[in-house]
Amino acid sequence: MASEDPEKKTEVVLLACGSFNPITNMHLRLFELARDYFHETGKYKVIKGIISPVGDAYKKKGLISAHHRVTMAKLATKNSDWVEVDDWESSQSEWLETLKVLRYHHQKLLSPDPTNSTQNALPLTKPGRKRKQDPHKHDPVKKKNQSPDIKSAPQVKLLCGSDMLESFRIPNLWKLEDITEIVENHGLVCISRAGNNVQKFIYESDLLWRHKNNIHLVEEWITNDISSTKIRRALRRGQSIRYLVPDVVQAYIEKNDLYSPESEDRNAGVVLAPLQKYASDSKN
Ligand SMILES: Nc1ncnc2c1ncn2[C@@H]1O[C@H](COP(=O)(O)OP(=O)(O)OP(=O)(O)O)[C@@H](O)[C@H]1O
Ligand SMILES: NC(=O)c1ccc[n+]([C@@H]2O[C@H](COP(=O)(O)O)[C@@H](O)[C@H]2O)c1
Ligand SMILES: [Zn+2]
Repeated sequence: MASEDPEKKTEVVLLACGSFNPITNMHLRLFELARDYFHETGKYKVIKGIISPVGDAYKKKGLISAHHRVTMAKLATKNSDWVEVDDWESSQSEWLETLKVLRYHHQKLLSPDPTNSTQNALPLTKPGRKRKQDPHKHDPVKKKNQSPDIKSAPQVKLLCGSDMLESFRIPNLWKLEDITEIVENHGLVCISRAGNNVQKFIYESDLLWRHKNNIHLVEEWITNDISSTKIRRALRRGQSIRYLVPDVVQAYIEKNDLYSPESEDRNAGVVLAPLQKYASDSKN
């Protein structure tokens, strides 16, 4: 079978979920670091990167409108020939679990059908493979002229920083079955970030340890702890953010006067959507 030939490369799509409030140079670097890592293994071919800004219903403090966050991400990636922005997640009226976003993008790769929705974003049975019960639609991934050294179905892997991985242990933030499906069926690529000790975190979790082959840890040697929080803070203080975000993003922020003490107060006192959802679930 083709997929067992070790000479053939597995195609990978990298999906980064987050607030991107605003997008920074470090968010863009995550993709470059992850792609280099996969290509250096000789086993994978990264075919695409997707940035999926979270919707407004996430209710994170200081989260400005998805419209602006998506626009900035699009401006930031306009010179990239492989990273793109997808606004499907942010255009949903309710907050969506990251697993559903992964499923959606995986299914979209298999059948780019505009009616594709969260309802049919069903789980996979094996990593990167189509569910057995899927209707046998035309599979656009297997292009006629596809290189013979490529394995068939691409995998959609979640690209994140180590703080996101460590957030798995925050009570009522992630469902165990979601984490399981993410690491079992999709896979994670985690870029080191100051202050996090991901290896220890994986060691201490039986679930993550079991799936450690599907959790790719990438060490960022040229450390740069840019964060959106620090960008917003600098803006509130009238300080320069030049060279921390793309020039086009800086210009857009200035033109639209996006970040202020008032914008930082958005959703103040509101419970984050996943916490709201799972805390009420656990009461039922
Ligand atoms: N400097 C960084 N190093 C590694 N990962 C990062 C870095 N900045 C952001 N990320 C990752 O990018 C993804 C999106 O993050 P997010 O939009 O929360 O950005 P952020 O800079 O962490 O913003 P905030 O400060 O508002 O939390 C997350 O997986 C996060 O871990
Ligand atoms: N249970 C879940 O699926 C879950 C929980 C918390 C955050 N998330 C996602 O992780 C990302 C976190 O972004 P921030 O670090 O900006 O809060 C967002 O895309 C959010 O939707 C997912
Ligand atoms: Zn963050």
